[in-house]
Amino acid sequence: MSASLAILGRLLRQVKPLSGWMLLAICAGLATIICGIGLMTLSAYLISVAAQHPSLSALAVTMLGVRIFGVVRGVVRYIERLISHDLTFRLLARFRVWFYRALEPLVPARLLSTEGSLSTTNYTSGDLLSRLVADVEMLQEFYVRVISPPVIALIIGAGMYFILGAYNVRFALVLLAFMLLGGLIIPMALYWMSRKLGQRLIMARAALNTSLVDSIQGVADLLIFDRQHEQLQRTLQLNRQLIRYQALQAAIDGLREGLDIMLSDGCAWAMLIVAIPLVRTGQLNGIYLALIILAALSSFEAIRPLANAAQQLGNSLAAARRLFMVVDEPPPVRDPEAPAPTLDHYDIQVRHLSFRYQAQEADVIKDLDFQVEQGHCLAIVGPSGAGKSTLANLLVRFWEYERGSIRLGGHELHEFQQQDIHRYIGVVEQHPHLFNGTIRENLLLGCPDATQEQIEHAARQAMLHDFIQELPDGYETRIGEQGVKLSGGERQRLTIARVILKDAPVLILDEATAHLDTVSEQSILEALRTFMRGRTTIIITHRLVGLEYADEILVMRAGRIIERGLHHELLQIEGLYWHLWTQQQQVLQTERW
Ligand SMILES: Nc1ncnc2c1ncn2[C@@H]1O[C@H](COP(=O)(O)OP(=O)(O)OP(=O)(O)O)[C@@H](O)[C@H]1O
Repeated sequence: MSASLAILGRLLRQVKPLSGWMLLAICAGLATIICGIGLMTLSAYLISVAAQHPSLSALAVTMLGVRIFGVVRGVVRYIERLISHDLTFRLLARFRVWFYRALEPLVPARLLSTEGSLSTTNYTSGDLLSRLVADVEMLQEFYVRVISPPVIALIIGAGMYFILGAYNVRFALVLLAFMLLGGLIIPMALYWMSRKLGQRLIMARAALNTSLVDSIQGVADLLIFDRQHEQLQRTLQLNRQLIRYQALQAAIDGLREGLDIMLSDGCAWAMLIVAIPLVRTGQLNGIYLALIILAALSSFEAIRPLANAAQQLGNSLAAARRLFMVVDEPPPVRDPEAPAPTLDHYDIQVRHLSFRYQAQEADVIKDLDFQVEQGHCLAIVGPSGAGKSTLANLLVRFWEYERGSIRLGGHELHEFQQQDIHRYIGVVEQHPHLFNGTIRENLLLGCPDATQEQIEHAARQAMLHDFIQELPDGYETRIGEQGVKLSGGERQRLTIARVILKDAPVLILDEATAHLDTVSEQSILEALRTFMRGRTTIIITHRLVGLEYADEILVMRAGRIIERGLHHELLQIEGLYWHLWTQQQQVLQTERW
């Protein structure tokens, strides 16, 4: 209960900057209902009085009142809808930006992480999409249906209690009883009924989204392994689950609407039962009979949304809980308060660095010690799982290290804001992401202000320019999601060109040429060597190609450096490097054939 109140408090705080608009929406809502009550009561009065055949002039004021209430009601309803929708869309936009901003510092360590990472929760892309779209959308119900109806109901309820009490206190008590039933007891019961359901609905929708995204992303593999039917069945099962919950929700909705009608009609009956004897005994003028009944009936317009509000409250709280869960994840890397030091040289020093992804797991990096002088090139090689990419992730501050030291230009990495590190270091990742846009847009990621000349220069260095020139749309060619319209090698060259364009003083090339054929690999390495000149470079690779030019080679196995030296030195000692190199030479011989 206290957790729900805390979430409610946080949601209300979000609306604070727009509280002026919120107040306006409440006022317009209030005016709509007052006009509704005015219209009904005056109409009832008019009909009752007209039945006594008075002169037309005696009815003129009432008729004018009916007209005014009728017109104004339409206008204020329109204004109320306009303001509340505008407010909702502003809030939704704020929520999406707020949630996305909260996601950024969690990438990639706490998001899209694998089982067993530091994170207590694992989020898949489908699940995140569901939070970002469906859960945020669910919050619109909170602002439209949960906040203003109770305020309006309270004001109308109190007002009607005093007005009807002025005629006879029994009217006021009957109305109060029905309003408490319709505005408090039934909503509480509905909240209790739909509280768990809301949570289950949201989870079921998220599971379905996750499965759909997984199916779409893996469609090629599913077809190749002929497993599309199983995946379809899994997705259908999740869909059935969602439909079951939706049906339950619909049943509760139906119950709510039925109870709504029963209550307002019941209230009218109860009022009649109280009023008729009063009219008979002359304690109430018969003209007011219909007026009182219709006033009570129309005031239910303020009570009716409360049951829906209570139902939506459960859903909104469940959605908000899921959003806050991600937002409250502690970022894996915290930026320092102090401004980042300015650098005049870019050497890297790693001292006694050890790292593990999860406290109870073994170290994947063990007591690493190395140094790369400014402008030098260090190569890190080793079998799969040796910890090479983990080291690269630590260097770009995607993960935090606690044991040992990493210094850039003489300063500990902890002293830098992450965005400064990302400014200093250009990375060709092992699995880079290409956006569903044009070649130019993807290249501009490296330097948004680059001129056409600079773009072409980078593309030439990455041996991509000629290929782009042959495309009908050249640099404006759309490459599809993840660059599907490009070959693996073209994608890799695009990511290399992107980094060249970024022009950072430090370079990390993680398997930068893995998807290229031997001839292209040699030429790109040649071009990269020119680009690397004067830059501090770390090359991470399985393929022992072009490493004769490295100033030092570290051979890693199981998180440790087991050999280090120059290419020819490592060949002489005939250790793991020599072993990997000889094996690779045999493969290269075959490739050449
Ligand atoms: N996010 C993660 N959470 C938990 N363990 C991880 C994570 N990423 C990598 N590991 C583990 O850390 C170890 C080192 O992985 P890493 O990716 O650094 O190796 P690598 O040398 O780069 O391998 P490859 O050459 O195949 O890319 C592996 O045992 C891997 O399972």
